[in-house]
Amino acid sequence: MSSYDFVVIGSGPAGRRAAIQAAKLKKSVLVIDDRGSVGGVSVHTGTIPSKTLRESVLNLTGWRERQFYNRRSTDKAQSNCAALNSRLSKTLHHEVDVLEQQFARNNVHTLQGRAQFVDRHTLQVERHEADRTATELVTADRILVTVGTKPFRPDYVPFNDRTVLDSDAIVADLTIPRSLTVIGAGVIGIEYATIFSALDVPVTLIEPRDSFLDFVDREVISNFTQQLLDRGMSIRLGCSAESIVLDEMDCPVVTLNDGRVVRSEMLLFAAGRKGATDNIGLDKIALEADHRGRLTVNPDTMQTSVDNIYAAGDVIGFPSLASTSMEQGRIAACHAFDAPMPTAPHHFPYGIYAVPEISTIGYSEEQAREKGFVFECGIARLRETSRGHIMGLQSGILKCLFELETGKLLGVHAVGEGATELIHIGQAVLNLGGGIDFFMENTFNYPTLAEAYKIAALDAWNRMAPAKKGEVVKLKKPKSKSRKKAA
Ligand SMILES: Cc1cc2nc3c(=O)[nH]c(=O)nc-3n(C[C@H](O)[C@H](O)[C@H](O)COP(=O)(O)OP(=O)(O)OC[C@H]3O[C@@H](n4cnc5c(N)ncnc54)[C@H](O)[C@@H]3O)c2cc1C
Ligand SMILES: NC(=O)c1ccc[n+]([C@@H]2O[C@H](COP(=O)([O-])OP(=O)(O)OC[C@H]3O[C@@H](n4cnc5c(N)ncnc54)[C@H](O)[C@@H]3O)[C@@H](O)[C@H]2O)c1
Repeated sequence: MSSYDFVVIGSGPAGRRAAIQAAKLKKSVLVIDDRGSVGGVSVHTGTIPSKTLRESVLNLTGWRERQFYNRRSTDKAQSNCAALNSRLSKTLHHEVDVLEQQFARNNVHTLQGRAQFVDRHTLQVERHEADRTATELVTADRILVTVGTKPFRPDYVPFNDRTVLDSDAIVADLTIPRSLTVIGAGVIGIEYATIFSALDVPVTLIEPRDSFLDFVDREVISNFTQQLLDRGMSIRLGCSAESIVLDEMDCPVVTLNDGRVVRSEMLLFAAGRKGATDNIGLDKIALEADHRGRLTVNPDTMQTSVDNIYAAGDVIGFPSLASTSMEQGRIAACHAFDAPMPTAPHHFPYGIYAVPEISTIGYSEEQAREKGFVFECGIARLRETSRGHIMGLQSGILKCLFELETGKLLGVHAVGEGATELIHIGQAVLNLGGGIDFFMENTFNYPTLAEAYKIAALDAWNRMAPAKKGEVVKLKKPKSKSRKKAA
């Protein structure tokens, strides 16, 4: 039986950051993962493959230059399906290599196998070796659960991982269908629907609710939706699938609750994910997951109700991002080994890598109104920036919300080229408590898309009450709090 200070179950973003943080604190660390190689959902089926696919599709189809050269995409991309798969596998191997090296440099041990609790300090790890299954026991002072999620696969969907797939299977061996139905307009559904639509694949998106991506500013979503409709995507909101069957060619046929029938060559079912806690022996440690397999933790420490057991990443639910999972992993490791961390800022960015990109931080117009802020909005259209002309941008907006009284930035919301990078300027200003004066006083590089911040700020300023002009608050430094170990 081997023994460690810290054992991490799962090598996704939360697990790996936690493991390296604990190793930096001179603790002995083991990471257990049941996949063939480290990296988790993020590297193998989630973030990295989907973003690599997006980038490859934009390159292969000349998407960014369409405005100038009017290139059509399907033929070129379809004949290059092998190129797409090869780029996916290259990126994946590179990610795994880097991660393995980081673990090795930091003396983090890894073990391939499926872990389950025996008691609050002991795990049994089941390993498949050639033709036999071996088990071994591992003990630890502290244990972090970062087992992530699995796609939700209800019985009424005839998954065959070829023509009816979930988001894990779609990247396992990518093919480009002649038509695609996507069920679920969450982040995953939206990203894949728009990536395939950028390949000129006819896409039908089906969502039971009347709206989608509700955490994003509605003006941004309406701009985004218009772009999708303009390029021919069918968006069926407020519709659910009454039945899904396979026809004689194994192609999915979806009958909607309003009687309409949607046929396509492939169907992606992307209606959420479920915490991978089913078989990890939670009963042995008196922990219980909720109906979606999620664990509850103290968000300041990542401690579960069993004080030596922590959980982080997607298994604890919202926001279920690689970016936030990494921070949660570090918080858990620091807390476990008495290395206090400053409290994370309240606002974090959300990047949706659709085509076009959407990114958002802070309050949307709807949330700001709900919270009782009195504010003004400024909007910049990317096609009105010089950089936008050079790039041939026809669409995309950046919207900033400023509190009327103080000029403080309340939120930034963007759709269009570069949105997921541009958002970080807004993030810095927002989390440092800054406001409209930053954008008014500072000179930006020209020509850049960042100039959109200046344009949006001027747009808002022009509409703010004259008495307030020039009275924009000088900023107070935010206080940093320390994350103290819970008693
Ligand atoms: C299609 C898709 C696209 C995404 N795109 C983005 C994006 O662009 N940006 C972003 O920030 N986030 C994105 N996400 C979310 C992101 O991938 C997750 O937030 C992140 O992977 C969660 O990390 P994690 O540490 O919780 O573990 P995961 O990455 O979920 O990994 C958990 C690991 O634990 C292993 N495991 C499970 N049970 C056991 C066990 N009992 N024993 C041993 N090992 C076990 C699993 O096999 C897996 O390898 C995307 C997700 C998906 C599905
Ligand atoms: N760029 C990113 O940051 C990124 C990208 C992809 C995924 N993710 C993360 O992965 C997680 C999972 O994403 P997701 O899109 O699968 O889940 P989700 O829960 O965000 O969205 C699921 C969508 O499917 C719909 N739905 C639910 N049940 C349904 C049913 N039975 N039939 C049809 N539709 C149904 C929901 O109304 C919702 O719109 C998210 O929490 C997200 O944070 C992040």
